[in-house]
Amino acid sequence: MTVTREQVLDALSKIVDPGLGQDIVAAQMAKAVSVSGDQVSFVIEVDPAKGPAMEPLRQAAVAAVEALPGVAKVSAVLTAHSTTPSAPRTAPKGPPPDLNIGRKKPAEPASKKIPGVDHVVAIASGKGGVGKSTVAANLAIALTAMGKRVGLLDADVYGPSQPRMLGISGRPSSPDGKIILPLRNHGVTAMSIGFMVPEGEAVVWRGPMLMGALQQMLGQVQWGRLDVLLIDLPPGTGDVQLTLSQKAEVTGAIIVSTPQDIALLDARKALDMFRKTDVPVLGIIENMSGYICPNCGHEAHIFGHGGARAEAERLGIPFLGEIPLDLAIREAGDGGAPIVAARPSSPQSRAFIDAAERLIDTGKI
Ligand SMILES: Nc1ncnc2c1ncn2[C@@H]1O[C@H](COP(=O)(O)OP(=O)(O)OP(=O)(O)O)[C@@H](O)[C@H]1O
Repeated sequence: MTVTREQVLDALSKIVDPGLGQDIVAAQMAKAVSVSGDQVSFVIEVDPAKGPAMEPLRQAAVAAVEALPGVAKVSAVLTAHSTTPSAPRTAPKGPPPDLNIGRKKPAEPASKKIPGVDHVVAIASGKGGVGKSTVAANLAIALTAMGKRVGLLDADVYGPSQPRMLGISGRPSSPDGKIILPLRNHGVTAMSIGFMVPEGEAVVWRGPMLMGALQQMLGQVQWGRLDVLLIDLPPGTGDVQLTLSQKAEVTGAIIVSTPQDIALLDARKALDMFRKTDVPVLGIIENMSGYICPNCGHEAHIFGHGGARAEAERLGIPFLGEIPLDLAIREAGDGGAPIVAARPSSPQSRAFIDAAERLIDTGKI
């Protein structure tokens, strides 16, 4: 016997928030209810001020749904619905986002265009740890410095690193419980799944929840007017990449790879996936391209060199540039002020700025 969404909602309507004296369905706290076979997922939007005190409510909701016939697995998370964003660590640079457009309803399901956003560019990699988030953050800041209005959506649901890289903590607010107001630092308007879950807490996402979270971030975040929205994707070629190409109008993708053959092999898979989903590849960036010794200035090609450029040439895709493996890049990114924000005139920043300029030169954004 298969459980229906209505049965799940019915079970959830028996769970009463003692603070409100209302059940969580009537109070519109139970959201994104999704049934996939014998698996059920949903989120419970709570006042973050109440924080962990709401955990028993979540457990009661899970138990109520688990008790339904035909349900094997239930996943439920608590999300915040209303807080004040924390103050950015540095003053925003670049033109502020125009937040007026969010008065409109979120995009109609038929439209894949994100309201107010001219171009969506996915930053992808075939394998993890190649520096995709570092490239995304620095490219975003470099584009901002060139006068573009830039947003960055951290869709790396398995390991969101943009809150740390952009130096943003705190939670986005949602004045009406529907739209989500993104946060902002270094001139970049940002949203991350990492803002929604406590730092350091592992989140086990099941398929439907993952899709729900991405769709929520695409449809409910009030980006304002943006020239370009960069999307920091999880590594690989999984569900998130597919959902993105199905749910949003994507201008193109940038593939980040290190020079090793193995990374390039995975990068090829990513390229292939974008091709199959009709998302144009705007270019390839080679990260950790060479290591310049801070003491003697000698350049060593620890992971090899030039592989991504050769691959780009072979496939007729723009090569956007090489980013060196450099301690300052790591320290800046991991410290909350990416190198292009922290030391904009350094040679390391130049590499990112050159890549941003080449991206603009493609004429696609
Ligand atoms: N060019 C670079 N020089 C030095 N360190 C770098 C460079 N690029 C990235 N790093 C460091 O490598 C680590 C991984 O980078 P990052 O998080 O950007 O990779 P990722 O591909 O997004 O990883 P994940 O697959 O986990 O999402 C970070 O500590 C980052 O600071």
